[in-house]
Amino acid sequence: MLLKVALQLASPPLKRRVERVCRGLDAEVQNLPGARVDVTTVARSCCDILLVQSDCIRPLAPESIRQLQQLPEAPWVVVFEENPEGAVTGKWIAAGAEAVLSPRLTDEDLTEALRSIFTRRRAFLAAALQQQPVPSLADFVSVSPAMQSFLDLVRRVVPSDASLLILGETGVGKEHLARAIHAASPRAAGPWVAVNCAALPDTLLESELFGYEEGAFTGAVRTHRGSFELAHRGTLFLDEIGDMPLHLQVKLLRALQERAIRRLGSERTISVDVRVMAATNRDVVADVEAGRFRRDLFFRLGVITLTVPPLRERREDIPLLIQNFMRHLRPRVNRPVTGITPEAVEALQQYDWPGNVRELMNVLERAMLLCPGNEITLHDLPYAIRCRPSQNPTTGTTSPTTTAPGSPAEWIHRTWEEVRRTELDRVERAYFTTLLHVTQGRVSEAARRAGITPRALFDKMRRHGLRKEHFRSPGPGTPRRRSSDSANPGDQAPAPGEPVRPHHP
Ligand SMILES: Nc1ncnc2c1ncn2[C@@H]1O[C@H](COP(=O)(O)OP(=O)(O)OP(=O)(O)O)[C@@H](O)[C@H]1O
Repeated sequence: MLLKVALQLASPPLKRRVERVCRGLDAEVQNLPGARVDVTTVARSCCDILLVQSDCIRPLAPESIRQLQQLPEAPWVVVFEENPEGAVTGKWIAAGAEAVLSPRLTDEDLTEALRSIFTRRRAFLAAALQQQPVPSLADFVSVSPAMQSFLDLVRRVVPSDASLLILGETGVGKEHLARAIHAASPRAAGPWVAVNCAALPDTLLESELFGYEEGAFTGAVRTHRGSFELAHRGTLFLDEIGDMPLHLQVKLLRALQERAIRRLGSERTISVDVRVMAATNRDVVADVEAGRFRRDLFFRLGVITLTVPPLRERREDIPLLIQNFMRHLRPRVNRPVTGITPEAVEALQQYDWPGNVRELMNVLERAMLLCPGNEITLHDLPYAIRCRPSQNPTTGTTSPTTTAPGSPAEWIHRTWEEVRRTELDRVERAYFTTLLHVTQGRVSEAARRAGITPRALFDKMRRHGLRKEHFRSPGPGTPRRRSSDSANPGDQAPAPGEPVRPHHP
């Protein structure tokens, strides 16, 4: 397994030595610019291990290491410390560093130390991969007619090589479905590469998709293969395709038609054999009509369009999904929760699930963790589900509750944990809505002001259903809101706007 190692070493001789040893140990090395650890730069490097000289990380070491550990790759930090005597080493280890090494180690000792760290990291990554169950079509358990006919169509497209456009509300399982189709398809032995078109700034998205040659632009210090190349003989999943800027849509269409790409800064054409699956929760037909999405690309991508039904349109599947999810969640939760009362199932069936399957899984995981016995009861469900206006499933009519969810008057009906979570959510949403509003949707600027990484901000935006384009227009600029956008329908932000994610697995 190729390890990505980032170096932030101030001393040139040490840098050269470490670089040589790392390459000898089959690691890809990236030298990070700047004299100090900058979480954004480390986040962009997507490294597995950061090798850093102590001078580059002081004085905020514990905080910096904690921030790094929150990155999706959760890179390990190895510190080169001039005087690694007991107390100093202890301080770094307590701050979360994986190891502390002396820069004066001989080449032989340095190689042995790094070999041991790299071996452990590889074992860690392999174990993490094994723990992640590969999504399967069997996960889509269903008795509802809507889902049955949908799954019939899905089974027919599995063996084909046709592009797929997967539509549906947030959290219905579009990416899960795409991965399950890839896993069942003749390309299963090939790579699965996922790119989130909304989570990267335009320029980065282009280089992420098509790669670049050394020197193509400032900072392109080495040739980089793009996602199309990485997905050769496999599947490329383009999530949030509706957010792709128009000029990249043109390039994507060309790549799909010619089955070939050109890296940025290169005239050479590289043939790629890739099945493309794209997904979006936007109304892409409306986007085509409005000129925000190219019609030709829509037809090219949507050779087959799959629209995953929202959970509220297949309530009869909920009991089956509950059983399935509880079985999957049990090892993770590590609690002997084996059942759920009929009243709790009924409440879960009546709820509207704006966050769809993702929200159902979160509610179940939380209930499994918090329930005192071995059975989930109505009491273990969030207030919004337990005490929502009771709805007649046949007429859809509701009877109102006496206290508004989220008001102090109804706090007394909820546990401290519930109030804390929903109120924090509310404040977080209002805060980021306001920041995006004042920065007119400029994510890097908003992230800078918030003191977090752009990736962390994208995670928050996704969680709260905020989209950068809703904040782009100046003037009145109140972003539009979609009813399906919030995972917590009772938690509405009192903010100027209340609307509605990259990774390689
Ligand atoms: N049928 C299923 N069985 C098990 N887990 C599922 C299923 N459907 C979705 N999930 C899980 O629910 C979560 C949300 O699914 P996914 O990310 O595929 O949704 P999505 O529609 O792509 O969401 P978004 O539009 O917000 O990107 C993931 O953790 C996924 O693994």
